[in-house]
Amino acid sequence: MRLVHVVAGVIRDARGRILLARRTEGRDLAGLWEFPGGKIEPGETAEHALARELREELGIEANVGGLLIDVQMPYPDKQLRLDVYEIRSYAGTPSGMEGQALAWAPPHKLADYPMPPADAPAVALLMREPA
Ligand SMILES: Nc1nc2c([nH]c(=O)n2[C@H]2C[C@H](O)[C@@H](COP(=O)(O)OP(=O)(O)OP(=O)(O)O)O2)c(=O)[nH]1
Repeated sequence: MRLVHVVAGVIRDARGRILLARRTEGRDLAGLWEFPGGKIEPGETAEHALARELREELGIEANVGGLLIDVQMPYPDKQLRLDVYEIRSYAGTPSGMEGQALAWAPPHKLADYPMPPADAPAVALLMREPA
């Protein structure tokens, strides 16, 4: 099955809340919340791809930090590899450039947001952070 390599970012505000974006209708996993990001294009590094996706989706210039976790998971149509990076800092105010809803979730409330199965390990890590 085809391998799809996706990068996503943990973006925090000054209060430590984490930014989630809601997948829009007509895409797979529509309605679920995700860490903003997307697929790596041929020839891109993971960091470059993530900065590009965050520019396109949120209108911010992100400084991509370290890898939080990488997960591989079979989906019905593909084998997904999801690499979740910390975003060290960013310029601009995130907005849903593609009409997607955004939410700032305190780490201990991440479980309230339905997310794709590949996100579960990252969510478990983030929820362990002290409030
Ligand atoms: N950005 C992001 N994608 C995630 C997360 N968790 C997760 O399973 N995914 C999946 C959903 C999609 O199958 C894939 C990301 O693809 P995408 O958002 O770039 O592509 P898409 O669905 O718009 O495009 P397409 O497959 O319809 O061409 O990764 C996450 O936390 N963030």
